[in-house]
Amino acid sequence: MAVVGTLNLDLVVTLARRPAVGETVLGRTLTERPGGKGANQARAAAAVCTTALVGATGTDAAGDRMVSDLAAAGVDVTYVRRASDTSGHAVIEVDDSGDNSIIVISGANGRLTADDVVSALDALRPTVVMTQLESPREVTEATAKWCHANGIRFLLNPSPTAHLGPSILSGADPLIVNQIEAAYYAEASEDAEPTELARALLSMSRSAIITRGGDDVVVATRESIDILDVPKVDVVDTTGAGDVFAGTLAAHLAGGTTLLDAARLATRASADHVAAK
Ligand SMILES: OC[C@H]1O[C@H](O)[C@H](O)[C@@H]1O
Repeated sequence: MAVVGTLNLDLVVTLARRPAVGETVLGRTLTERPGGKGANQARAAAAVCTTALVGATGTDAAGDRMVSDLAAAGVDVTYVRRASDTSGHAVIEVDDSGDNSIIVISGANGRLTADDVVSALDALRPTVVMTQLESPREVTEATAKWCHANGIRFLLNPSPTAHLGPSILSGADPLIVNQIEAAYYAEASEDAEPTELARALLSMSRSAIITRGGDDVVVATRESIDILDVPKVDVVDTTGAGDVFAGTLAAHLAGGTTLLDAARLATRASADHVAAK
């Protein structure tokens, strides 16, 4: 399978609570680690099946580090372009409840082009392709279009949220969102019933999954709407939990697992990830 997406070096601050607007607080630790939604998803997928990442990173030390980290995790990095730009970075605050706030500075991720995507996918011929919305819009459009033209399963994790037309959303199988993103795309309240949100998402895509943190996971297809329990774990850091879910899900779908069973396996992997020290 292939993931089209971003690589960021994450600068992670742990702190008791995230500051309010205009407030200064003391942090506890500062750690640097490879991240980016695309890279996180590819790393999770590579634990299950052969996975390539199509992306762009800088020619700086951060880029070197992220590419070698992915290669060590078994991700095919042939189509990670090295652009003469600063690598993407993210500043992440993780509070004592494990919740986070994230700011992304795209840097070299913005150098990925539609042509890069088309030539990589033409060469890779993946059976499943997944992308998110941290890459340039033309990249998302080219990915959706390539999948449609080649009859390849297209998974979309539309995060961070952005207005998308039917040419991108209608092919998503599934659309993978959290509760806040579900409300955005469904144009509904964040407190809306999950099944109501799922029905709204189904009206714009082929299938939809709503991950609801530690509560549950809603899996919606034309045939049924199922609600999966999430294993109870001691949460350390929720950063990248949605990426681990999406990457694991896509990899199992690529292996022929049903959507519901793939979602069960992804739920377990995501729970293990948030509890990891
Ligand atoms: O989903 C978590 C990821 O979002 C941003 O892309 C950060 O880099 C982080 O790794």
